[in-house]
Amino acid sequence: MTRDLLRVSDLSTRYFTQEGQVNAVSDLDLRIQSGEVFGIVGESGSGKSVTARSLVDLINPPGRITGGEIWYRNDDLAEGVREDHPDAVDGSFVDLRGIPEGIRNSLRGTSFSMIFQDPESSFNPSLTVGEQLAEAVEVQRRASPNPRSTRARTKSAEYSLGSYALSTVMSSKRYVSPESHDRAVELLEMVGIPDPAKRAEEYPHEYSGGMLQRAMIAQAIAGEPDVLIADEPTTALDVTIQAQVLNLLDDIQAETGMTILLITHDLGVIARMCDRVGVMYAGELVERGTLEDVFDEHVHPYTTGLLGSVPELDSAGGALTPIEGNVPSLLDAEMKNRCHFADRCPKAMDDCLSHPPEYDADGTDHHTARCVLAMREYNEADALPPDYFDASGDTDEPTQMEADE
Ligand SMILES: Nc1ncnc2c1ncn2[C@@H]1O[C@H](COP(=O)(O)OP(=O)(O)OP(=O)(O)O)[C@@H](O)[C@H]1O
Ligand code: NI
Repeated sequence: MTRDLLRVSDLSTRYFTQEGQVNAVSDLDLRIQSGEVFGIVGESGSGKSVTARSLVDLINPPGRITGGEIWYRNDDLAEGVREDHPDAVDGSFVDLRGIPEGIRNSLRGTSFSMIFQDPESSFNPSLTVGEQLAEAVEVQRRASPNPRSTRARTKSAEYSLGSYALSTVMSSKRYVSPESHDRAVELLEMVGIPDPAKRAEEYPHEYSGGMLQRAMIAQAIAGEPDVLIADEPTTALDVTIQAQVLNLLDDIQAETGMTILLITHDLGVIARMCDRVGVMYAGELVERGTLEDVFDEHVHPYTTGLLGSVPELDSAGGALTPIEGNVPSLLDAEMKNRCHFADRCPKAMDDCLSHPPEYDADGTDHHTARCVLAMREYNEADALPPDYFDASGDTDEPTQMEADE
């Protein structure tokens, strides 16, 4: 029996830049079940990281979440905020966008934790790894099940994870209990750092890249979060270490039952790690479902294109080779109200000139696709002429001729 842990609906995040409004994430619906590994895959610039950061409220100006709901199941939290924020509570679910920022922040480390591609960003260079892990442990220890008292611990929660507090200047010396220190060493051992007691006394720069990646995972799980969000956790690592780190995440997941949202551009990693997957394109999830739905029953020609570009799915290193054409810019002024993939799609039809909703697709009842092919067969008679998007000027990038002038 699995239950939803996160229910995201209509989530939109925009960046308001000098060049104009960037629609980084648009009307995103997502359900993540307790204890599963959910993967998000897509080309660079498709909105994967912005999605992840939106979930944990880490969007900085000029960006802003402009709409949607993020419902998170947590009985204690629901109990604690029900009275003051009745509209943000539905049974055991709490809409994270409907509660005060202070309470939301206090969930970091204990409810949500995030690991990034670049582990340096998660550590303060002037504190030992052990101290920083112990601090992350203490945040969890201090965490009260009653969010009414979270105001007091918000500040320490901000310190807890360097990953969230890059710019925060850490106070010089904080009290760390011997228990937390012991737990820090245990965590280092758990993530496979040899001689953990000694390594705990070392500074981040004394760790190799792969070791620091492990230490960052230790830091992220120190607070025993419900959801671990891993944004390209292995991209920067060489293949052997990549496999080790994925194994580690797998083991931790099996041991703790933690829910993982795994972001990657590597379909091999998805195939190896995930229960369900969402394929992202131009700020939208264009197809989602179980691995079987997406790998064997895929509907969206973009998914087909991604899969076609991977020689062997069972092995790691199935990096995407680009599909012909370019990812759209996501600038609002340049986005047309059509299927955003139509200009690259080998099956674009007249129908694709209006923007598709998420349709239910064949397969499990989790399977959806933002593509008319979920509803109808491809018919060549309805195909758009091959030069349609060039001819109509409906392109997202300058043509070669314009660029030459
Ligand atoms: N700070 C920012 N300011 C302006 N635009 C941004 C900012 N951060 C992200 N974006 C835009 O949001 C869109 C989605 O970016 P995002 O980082 O989520 O892509 P991604 O799928 O994670 O790509 P990658 O695989 O390269 O990490 C891009 O068009 C990007 O330019
Ligand atoms: Ni990214």
